[in-house]
Amino acid sequence: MFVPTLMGQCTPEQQAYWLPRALDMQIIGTYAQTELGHGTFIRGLETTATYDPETETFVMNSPTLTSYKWWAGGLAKTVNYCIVVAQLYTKGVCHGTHPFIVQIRDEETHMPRPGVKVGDIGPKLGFNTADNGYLGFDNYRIPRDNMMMKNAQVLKDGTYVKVARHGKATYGTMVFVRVLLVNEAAFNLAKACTIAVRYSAIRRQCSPDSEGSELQVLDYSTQQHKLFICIATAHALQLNSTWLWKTFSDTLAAIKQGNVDTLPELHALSSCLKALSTADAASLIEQCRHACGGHGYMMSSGLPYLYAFVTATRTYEGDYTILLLQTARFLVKAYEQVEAGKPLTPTVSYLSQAFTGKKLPWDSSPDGIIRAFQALAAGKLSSTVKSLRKRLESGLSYEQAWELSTIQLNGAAEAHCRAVMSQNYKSEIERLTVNSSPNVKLVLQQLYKVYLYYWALERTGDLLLYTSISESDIFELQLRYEGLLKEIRPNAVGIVDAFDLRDEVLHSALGSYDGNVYERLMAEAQKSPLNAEPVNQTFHTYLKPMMKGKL
Ligand SMILES: CCCCCCCC/C=C\CCCCC/C=C/C(=O)SCCNC(=O)CCNC(=O)[C@H](O)C(C)(C)COP(=O)(O)OP(=O)(O)OC[C@H]1O[C@@H](n2cnc3c(N)ncnc32)[C@H](O)[C@@H]1OP(=O)(O)O
Ligand SMILES: Cc1cc2nc3c(=O)[nH]c(=O)nc-3n(C[C@H](O)[C@H](O)[C@H](O)COP(=O)(O)OP(=O)(O)OC[C@H]3O[C@@H](n4cnc5c(N)ncnc54)[C@H](O)[C@@H]3O)c2cc1C
Repeated sequence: MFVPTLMGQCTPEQQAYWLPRALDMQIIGTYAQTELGHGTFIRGLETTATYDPETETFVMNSPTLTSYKWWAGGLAKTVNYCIVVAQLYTKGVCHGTHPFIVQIRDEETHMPRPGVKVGDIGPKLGFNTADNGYLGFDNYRIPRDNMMMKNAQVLKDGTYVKVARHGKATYGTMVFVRVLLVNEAAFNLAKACTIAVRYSAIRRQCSPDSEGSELQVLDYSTQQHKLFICIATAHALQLNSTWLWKTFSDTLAAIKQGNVDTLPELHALSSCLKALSTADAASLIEQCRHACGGHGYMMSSGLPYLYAFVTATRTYEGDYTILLLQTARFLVKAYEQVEAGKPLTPTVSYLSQAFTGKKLPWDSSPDGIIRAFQALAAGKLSSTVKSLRKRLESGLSYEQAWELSTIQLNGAAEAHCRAVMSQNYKSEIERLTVNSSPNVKLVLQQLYKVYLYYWALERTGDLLLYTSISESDIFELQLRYEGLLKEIRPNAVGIVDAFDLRDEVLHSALGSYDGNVYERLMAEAQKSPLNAEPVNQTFHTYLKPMMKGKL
């Protein structure tokens, strides 16, 4: 995040100085925003940067324990520079949070600079090869030029000048990384399903008729139900990530021309897609682990590491709930635009047809299911706005009414995001397979149908509320879904092989291309230090005395 922030928040002159040093790794940096006391609520950060016009420096301070920076990757022992997000004070006025480039260690000795307190935050669920750190300042001075001045400036005499056209321009790096994280979610989920599908083709367990040989576990319907949604989701996330990257690039190009009109939609999209993709990837990676039984619990399967790594993405760069609530703000505004008969931006344009007050007639074709997801999002949004207004009428303030409605708001944002993802998934497959062979087309269509049927069946309660779906429609959809799993089964290993992930990348005894699962598990077991000696020291120290009654 250090380099993207230098790119996004520095003036051209600052970039000319800092970027070559960072890109050549003459300096190593990190992004320290979160504090011990605040992560989500950026406006509540407590680190201060107070401008002193006498010396033309900013004085950095950590006034409380909770103001200590906490979490930045590489901060503890690796980096010597740091982007610090702090409350800017000049001429006695606080202008809110701004980013500063701060040298925290000597470039030669790597010793922390006087006035800098830095250390490691300790072991975590995962990510233990990263030295996430804490950081505090005691009247530590940095030159005025180290304020990142693309979006706001402090002149030599201490005058504050706002440059950016959008109030949240300093949040740009977060939006950028949220966009990247959708791709990261797709990549890691693809790894997990490659491991689990390959292993399920090797693993044999139980024999349905007592005479026959044991079945590959991949032949069981329940195993297919666990795993094929993982493959389909990896595809959905990958295609949505490419689509989101294009939306991001277009918005960036417009901002460079001085047009910030599309930023709110990009923020709403990147927020909900980051939230849903990381949450789906984490829970489906865990599902892949379950699908591998006990061996999935081994570190050598690669799955625990993947899960620990990916589950953090649900939290960092904006927690799941918080980001969905950001999307919900955008949706409520879109709802008000529909009421006022105003035009809507592309990804919410479906709302203009959705508030008919009637249930959408059920249609089980892929396009019909996508329209149903849209009706569901619109219906949830409409109910949420009703609740919000009822609470306002009862005399509550907007903030109180909003807070009480946040469970519903999150539900509406999740439904909207699922509708956007489903729509993009199908249309991108259609666009990309125009010149593909009929067989490739067929397999890719089977997968997006799995995605649509799976989520329709997961949301039958909502569909009953907002569409005309009947009990028999649900029954029919269930049978179609189960049939589809059987159609995909013969190609399942080929489909995950097509992710083209090398063994070195998978790093898994269960998922290697050669399928030598048992040999690899045994070879990994031999690496346990407990196997280095026939009798472990602890036998003599503890077990034997206990067994002889001498403890
Ligand atoms: C280069 C990295 C590559 C990554 C690739 C993956 C490789 C992975 C491997 C390892 C990497 C590990 C890296 C880990 C790095 C982790 C880093 C971090 O976590 S950094 C810290 C991140 N912190 C957050 O994300 C904090 C979340 N909180 C917020 O974003 C905000 O506080 C908020 C919740 C959005 C609220 O902000 P605020 O209170 O200021 O605003 P509001 O009053 O609520 O809203 C006012 C209006 O502003 C709009 N808004 C808010 N944010 C934005 C934005 N970013 N852009 C545009 N508009 C924004 C908001 O919607 C409101 O609009 P209106 O409704 O009023 O119109
Ligand atoms: C592995 C990892 C790496 C990280 N790397 C960095 C880094 O490099 N740099 C950096 O600056 N930070 C980093 N972070 C910090 C990360 O950005 C924060 O953890 C994240 O933004 C969430 O903030 P928090 O931990 O303070 O949670 P909190 O904000 O305290 O949230 C706690 C809970 O309260 C809920 N909550 C909070 N506010 C509200 C609200 N208004 N309405 C409803 N619910 C609410 C949240 O949904 C959550 O469930 C990293 C974190 C991790 C786990």
